[in-house]
Amino acid sequence: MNKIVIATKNAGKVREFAALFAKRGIDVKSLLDFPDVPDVEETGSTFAENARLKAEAISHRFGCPVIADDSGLVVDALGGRPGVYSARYAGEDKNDARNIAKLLHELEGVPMEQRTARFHCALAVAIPGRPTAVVEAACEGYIAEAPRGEGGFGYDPVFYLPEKGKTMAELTPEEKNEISHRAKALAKLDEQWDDIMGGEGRME
Ligand SMILES: O=P(O)(O)OP(=O)(O)OP(=O)(O)OC[C@H]1O[C@@H](n2cnc3c(O)ncnc32)[C@H](O)[C@@H]1O
Ligand SMILES: [Mg+2]
Repeated sequence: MNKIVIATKNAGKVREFAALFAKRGIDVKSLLDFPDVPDVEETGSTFAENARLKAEAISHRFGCPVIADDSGLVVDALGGRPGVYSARYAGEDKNDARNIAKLLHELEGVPMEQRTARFHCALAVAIPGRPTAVVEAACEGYIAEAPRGEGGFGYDPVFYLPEKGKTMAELTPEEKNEISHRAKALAKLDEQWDDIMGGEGRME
């Protein structure tokens, strides 16, 4: 089976990529399989820059094609925050529950129609000796007033999808993978896959 390395230690992302790539007949390895690899510093000011930094650093280290995901939550009433700082919004330990608590606190008193937000995902594909490709996609919704649901990860319990009448965390994994920012970005990669890989996508 073909394999691809995803430059992430986020178990939620790994789970979603494993399911999304399984459909494509590709087996996923992540940095959870290589715990000694240190985190790549996310010094960029955009999702695209950070995805590129992570993909190129890990591709350089491993000498093989690597995909990286930089994603986050963009909240209009907060001027776009937490944005690229989503993982560490409430502190360096990247705690989902504390990130959600801080978000709800900052949005206290903001009426529902002004709680518009989107999940954003940038995916970078770095291949030794080739230019890095970056694609981006978003998923629109609202920040709920209280968390609901057990699925997904990160901010999913407070990300409300009006067309579903549910938060992202109330969807099944299959439903999330039909509409998420990550799934949409991966669909864009699919369209460019042959060009990006240039015949080097087949890894053993
Ligand atoms: O950098 P890597 O190792 O990939 O892992 P990370 O958790 O630090 O990932 P990011 O830097 O891309 O930060 C993304 C944060 O945005 C949030 N996020 C991204 N995608 C999400 C999703 O599908 N559902 C809920 N929250 C999400 C979540 O809190 C993540 O911690
Ligand atoms: Mg990160």
